[in-house]
Amino acid sequence: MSIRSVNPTTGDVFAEYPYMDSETIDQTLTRAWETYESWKQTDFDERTRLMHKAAHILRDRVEEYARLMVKEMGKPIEQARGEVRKCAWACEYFSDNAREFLQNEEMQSDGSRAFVRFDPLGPIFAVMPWNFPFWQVIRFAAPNLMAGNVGVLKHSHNVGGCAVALQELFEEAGFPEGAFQSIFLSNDMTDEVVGHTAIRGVTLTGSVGAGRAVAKLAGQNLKPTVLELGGSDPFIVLDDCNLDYTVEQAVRGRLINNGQSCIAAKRFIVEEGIYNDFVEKFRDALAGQTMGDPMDDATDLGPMARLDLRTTLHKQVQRSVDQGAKLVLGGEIPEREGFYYPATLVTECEYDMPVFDEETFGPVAAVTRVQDADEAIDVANHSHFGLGASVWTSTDRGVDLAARIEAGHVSVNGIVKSDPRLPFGGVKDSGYGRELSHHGIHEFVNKKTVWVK
Ligand SMILES: O=CCCC(=O)O
Repeated sequence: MSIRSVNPTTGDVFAEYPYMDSETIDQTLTRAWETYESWKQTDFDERTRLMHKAAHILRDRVEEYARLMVKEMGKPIEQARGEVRKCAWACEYFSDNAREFLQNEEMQSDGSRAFVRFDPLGPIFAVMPWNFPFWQVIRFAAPNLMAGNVGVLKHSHNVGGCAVALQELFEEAGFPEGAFQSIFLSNDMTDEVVGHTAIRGVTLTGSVGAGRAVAKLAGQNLKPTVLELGGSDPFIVLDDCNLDYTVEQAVRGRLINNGQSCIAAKRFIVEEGIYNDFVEKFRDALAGQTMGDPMDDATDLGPMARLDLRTTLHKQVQRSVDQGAKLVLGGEIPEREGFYYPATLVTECEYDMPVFDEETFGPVAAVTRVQDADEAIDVANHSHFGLGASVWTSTDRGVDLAARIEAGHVSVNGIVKSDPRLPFGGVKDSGYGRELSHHGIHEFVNKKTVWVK
């Protein structure tokens, strides 16, 4: 049994990685624990030095890592390069700031002194997705290694090459063997890993179903979890927005990563007065995007990462049209090799339609018409997800409306994007806990109170 890398541009299988057996997994986790015992005692100078080295390697190998990602999951090459650079930035950010984020916090009490220490917890098990195969891993690994934890990665089945490259990256940077390890295993062996005594925390980025399953296991084993699950981000367009800029950003926000981002804009909620103009311009702008080989710099939209994902997306569109949505652009599987799906626009979308209710993980924009800002907020919040949201209007009005939107992140006149300096995570079925910033580094530490008489 093994996992396979399939090039989504051609459908060709080009690499296989065998599953590890139970004994190998146990040895890997035991090594993680043993490494943790010494790694937790290293000082910040040493951790900083190694994490800077990792950043340096990333910057040096932008092209190599970018091409690997494109080959395994099909994102446009320039976006892949940007992802590698962002990883380097996150490594630098946490190496430069972890010491301050984790310094003791002095507290008032009845003792002569009381303070909180932020001690590491141990090996953290990370279950990560294929859509940002480097970034999703680095944003877990950089803060956790800086905090004194070590990492064990179960990467998604279609990005085995990235999993191997990430382990090698940390080894080459000089981190001790066992500080960051990739494991290959079937989904049912995940139970064994979560329950293993060496594992002290679990972080998962993935689907709601995977999040529930892993959180249940972790709960049974009393291990803390961070869950970053799906999203169906609203993109709220109000009459007073700057229309041309908003349309330009709507295209960017929807098509980023071939539409396969948890924080991509998915539901476009548009006020009556600007609705027709927005839809017309949005359709034209989407139609002008170039679909093609993701290795080509001129490509805006590459293939979807897997055949089954394209099938699911296409069915979501078809079922929504059957329920009364209007197909304005795209919506047909092109006759070419690879898992391509065109930029697709559906309007007149309503509650209960798949493109409104479910996460659409691909280049499909669903538009809903509303009478005013109040209705826009109701429609935006009518979702079991709550990851990101954006609102396009005057600045002050946008900031006021942000308070009423149920999401972990609201952008005013900008698309939702992650940033090492800002907390990232969701509410409702989008999960809990935060990654990035000082909030992220505090998720897997023992906030230990020390009281002195
Ligand atoms: O897919 C979700 C993560 C996207 C990001 O961090 O930019």
